[in-house]
Parts: sequence; structure tokens; C-alpha cells
Amino acid sequence: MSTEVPTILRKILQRKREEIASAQQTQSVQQMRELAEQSIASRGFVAALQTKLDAGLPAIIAEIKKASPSKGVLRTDFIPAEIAQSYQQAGAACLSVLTDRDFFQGQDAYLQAARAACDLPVIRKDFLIDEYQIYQARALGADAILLIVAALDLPQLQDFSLLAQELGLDVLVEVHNAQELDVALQVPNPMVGINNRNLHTFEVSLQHTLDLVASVQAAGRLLVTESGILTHADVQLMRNHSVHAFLVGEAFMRAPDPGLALQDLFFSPAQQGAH
Ligand SMILES: O=C(O)c1ccccc1NCC(=O)[C@H](O)[C@H](O)COP(=O)(O)O
Repeated sequence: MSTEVPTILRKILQRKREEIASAQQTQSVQQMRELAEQSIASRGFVAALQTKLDAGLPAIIAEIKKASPSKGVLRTDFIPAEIAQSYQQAGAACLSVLTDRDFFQGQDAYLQAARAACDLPVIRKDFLIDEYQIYQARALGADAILLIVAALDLPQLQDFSLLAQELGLDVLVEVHNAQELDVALQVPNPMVGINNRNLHTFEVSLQHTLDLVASVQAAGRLLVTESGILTHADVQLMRNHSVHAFLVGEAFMRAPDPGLALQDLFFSPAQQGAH
């Protein structure tokens, strides 16, 4: 019998195994692969981030997430298409949409609605452990996927990254510490996300990004700082360490107007000319 503590990440991954088995009763891997191959064209997630950075602007991945395991419901007035439009108008580079149902109250339909309402590339924010979900992501119209190093071994990361590339999906490889970064840097992929949240304990510290920024930049990867960016001071701290790509959820989701919250956090007079 396993003696592993059932942390939230392990519970999520266990549920994913059940979901995948159940989904395959309806659509086989082969059918899902065909849907992925026939899907709408990708929008270029990394390219959208790089365009902002090249223009000296913050590259913001604005998240659409109704609830989270650590914070519960973040937003009751939740219309993904409207949120997507307000993010685009405010200057986001890309969207991140939670599709996990049981832990984040997400839906695949939220990704489709958000993407259809704007021109921004979208990452499917979910917990991917099987190639089936990568086909699913592309079939839904996603432009990028998340691969979490804490959830996958190196051969899986390499295989999934290659498959994603073949399907036209960009990949955000997510790490939380130096050991995971060593693994991530063995995956030939331009983007590395540093999640400031520990997915086992929910502890959040921006220090995780600061500890790893030099190694990520030395490896020539595009660094995205993820989670726990809430205040002007947080944004400024990242900028002071040459981090200019951000994935932000809660700070926008709790605001009456998510786009206005984005503008205030990144483009208010206090933040002008910082990059
Ligand atoms: O958000 C959570 O509580 C959470 C718990 C367990 C696994 C993942 C979780 N979140 C996914 C994310 O990475 C964040 O939604 C994303 O980085 C944005 O974070 P934030 O700006 O702090 O909402």
C-alpha cells in the first residue's frame, strides 16, 4: 500500500486518470487525434509573448479561473467571453483558461468561448498526464498546453513536448524549484514557467522566481513568473530582476472588471516605463 501523503496535486492527478479513462469510453485516442489534426489553426502563444517583450511591454498571460483549491470561488459573475474581451482591450498578450472541473470549476467550453471572443492565443490550464489530453487540447482550439514537471517524468515531458510541437501547440513547462528546473532544461522548449505556488502545500513565495531567474535566463529560455502576483510591488520586484512575462489569475478574477485590474496592475502611472 502507498504511504504517499494525498496532497492536492496527487488528488488532482488521481482524478485526471479517472477522467481520461472515462473520456476514452466516448472517444478513442485515435478519434481524438483526428479531431486535433482537423482543428482550427493555432495562434502562436510564444510569438504573442515575444512580440510584447520586443516592444518593451510586459507579456501578460491573463487567467480565466472561476475557483481554485487554495482560495475557493474567486468570481461569481463569470462570463469567459466577456472576461476575454476585457483582457484583450487591456493589453494582455495571451489567455490562460482553467478547464479542470472538479477542483477549479472549469469547463472545456470556457476555453472555446473565451478564444472565440477575442484574437488572443490561449493556453489550456489543466493537469496533463496523458497524450489523450494533448489531442483534446488541440481539438478544443487551444494554442498552448501546460506541462508540470512535478507531475511528469523526463521521458513523458520530452514525448509530450514533441507531440505538442507536432500538433502546433506551444508548451509552458512549469517548475517550482531548482531540481525541477534541471529537468525542465532537458526538454527542448522555449518557455519555462516558475510557479511561485507549491502545488502540494499551497504555500506561495515570489522568492521561487528570484532563486531561479538567473539559471533560466542563462539557458536562453523565456521565463514566465506564475502565481501570487497581486500588487504593484510584486510586479516591480519582478521587473527589478528582469522578469517581464507574468501569469496572473486571482488578482484579476476578484476585481469587478478584470481588464481594468490588469491595466491598473501593469499600466498605471506608478508602473509606466518600468520595462
Ligand atoms: O490556484 C491554486 O490554488 C492551485 C492549486 C493547486 C494547483 C494549481 C493551482 N493553481 C494553478 C495556477 O498555477 C494558477 O492558477 C496561476 O499560476 C495563477 O495564479 P494566481 O495569480 O495566484 O491566481
